[in-house]
Amino acid sequence: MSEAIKVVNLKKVYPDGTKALKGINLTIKEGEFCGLMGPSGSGKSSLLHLIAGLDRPTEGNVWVLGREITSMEEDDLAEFRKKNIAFVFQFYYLLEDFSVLENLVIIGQMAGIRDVKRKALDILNFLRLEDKVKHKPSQLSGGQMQRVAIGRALMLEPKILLADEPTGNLDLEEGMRIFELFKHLNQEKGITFVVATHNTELSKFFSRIIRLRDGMIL
Ligand SMILES: Nc1ncnc2c1ncn2[C@@H]1O[C@H](COP(=O)(O)OP(=O)(O)OP(=O)(O)O)[C@@H](O)[C@H]1O
Repeated sequence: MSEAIKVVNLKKVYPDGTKALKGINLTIKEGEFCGLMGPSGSGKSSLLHLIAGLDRPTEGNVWVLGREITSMEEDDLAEFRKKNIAFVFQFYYLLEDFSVLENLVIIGQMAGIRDVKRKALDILNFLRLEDKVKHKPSQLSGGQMQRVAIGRALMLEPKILLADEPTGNLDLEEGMRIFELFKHLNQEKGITFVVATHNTELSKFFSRIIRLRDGMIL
């Protein structure tokens, strides 16, 4: 299996002097289902943001699917991210004035993909949201909103899906459903996952757990 993500000597010091990451070395192979665990403030979000190219490191390098992303120009990075990396957050960031279906369609239209409505409906069927396509986000449960957010992420057929506390606002049962969905996507579509969570009850899903403490891997 080839490398999906490689991180070498990654350091992040925020402008206020906080040393969030103190030299991380890490390799994740394609198709892995990795958990990123550690106490609050250990650097999970910082690491995920750097792997996603949403932030720049102070030092060190990140390769995603063989491309070094920390030296990429902003436009190239945005294009690369769009093609390869999806990010799911704790908060769902849905477009409140649009229906569930439109939330997915708009993502596809912005990326210029063809047959966008068909594709959005296929994904919503897959997520078992077929009876919610006309609903607005405010009419959904937390778990359903997170599934819509995941649906938006899937519109661009990512090879890597990074998720930062995706079940942080859900109860355990809903959280389990999200993790079952991730596992299914991992196995059926071969998407590589890195998921930060505090929830030890969900850790059984992971094929590998990366533990962070105080900006370092244990
Ligand atoms: N923008 C920022 N400016 C300054 N310090 C920051 C910033 N973002 C994060 N930090 C600090 O960096 C450290 C790591 O934070 P990070 O959010 O990566 O940890 P985390 O493990 O994801 O925590 P949590 O589980 O609470 O989300 C913490 O000390 C945090 O306060």
